[in-house]
Amino acid sequence: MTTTENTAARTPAAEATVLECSGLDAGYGGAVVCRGLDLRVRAGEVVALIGANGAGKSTTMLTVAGELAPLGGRLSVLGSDGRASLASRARLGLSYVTEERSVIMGLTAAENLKLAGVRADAACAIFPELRALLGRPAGLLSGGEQQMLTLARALARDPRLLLADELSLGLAPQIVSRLLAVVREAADARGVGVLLVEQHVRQVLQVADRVYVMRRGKVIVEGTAGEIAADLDAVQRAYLSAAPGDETPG
Ligand SMILES: Nc1ncnc2c1ncn2[C@@H]1O[C@H](COP(=O)(O)OP(=O)(O)OP(=O)(O)O)[C@@H](O)[C@H]1O
Repeated sequence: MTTTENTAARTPAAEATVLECSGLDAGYGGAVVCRGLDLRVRAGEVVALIGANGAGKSTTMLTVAGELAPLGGRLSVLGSDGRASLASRARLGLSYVTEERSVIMGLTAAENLKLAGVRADAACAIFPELRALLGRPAGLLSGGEQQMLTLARALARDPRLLLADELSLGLAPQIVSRLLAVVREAADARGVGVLLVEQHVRQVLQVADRVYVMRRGKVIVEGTAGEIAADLDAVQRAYLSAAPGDETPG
């Protein structure tokens, strides 16, 4: 684990970089919230972004996704520069999933997949649990089932880069593990590069290769998941359990 920017990744250097930013500033309406971010995700790598509430994780994800324009520095997503829109990044192979249940509740699971141009078989190959639920309105699925549908829909499109922002917010630990295991499998079997924001730190450390810890809009610690896990109590005390109001970016 290191507080500098030179942590060696576990993945071979030869693997393609699907996301890279250096000195990236991000924020809203010209006001910088995240400053000088250096991040990298390679194909087949699962990278976790963790930090206390308000540390800047979602702002970072929105910027990488193309929903917020970068305010400075350099950003490359699947070879496109930081000005490309979410739609054009999606065409290059970006999938972005969030904690919001993005399914249409009045349509069945099958109809939700069809609307997205995803074959039900492809989605069920990722989550076999969905097979029995295809005819059910998405609004009648549990929260965990809705997120399985969301994740299956995203992964069935064969993305090269998956951004997942608190996919498992509010879900039971067993479902969190199931969702994270599928994310890991997508990285291993299909070479998807993954950047994950996750509050379930212990669980995410079991599937991640590397971790960036954010505080007050900056990456202040980075390391392999093993390094962070070995020092987790200290990391949690120092960076993940800030007192309310302590996370105002500075
Ligand atoms: N639309 C916005 N306009 C202005 N400031 C915002 C906006 N959204 C978030 N912020 C501010 O940016 C900072 C970082 O917020 P962000 O949501 O990125 O943090 P986070 O680490 O994702 O937190 P959480 O874990 O609570 O979701 C916070 O101070 C927040 O108040």
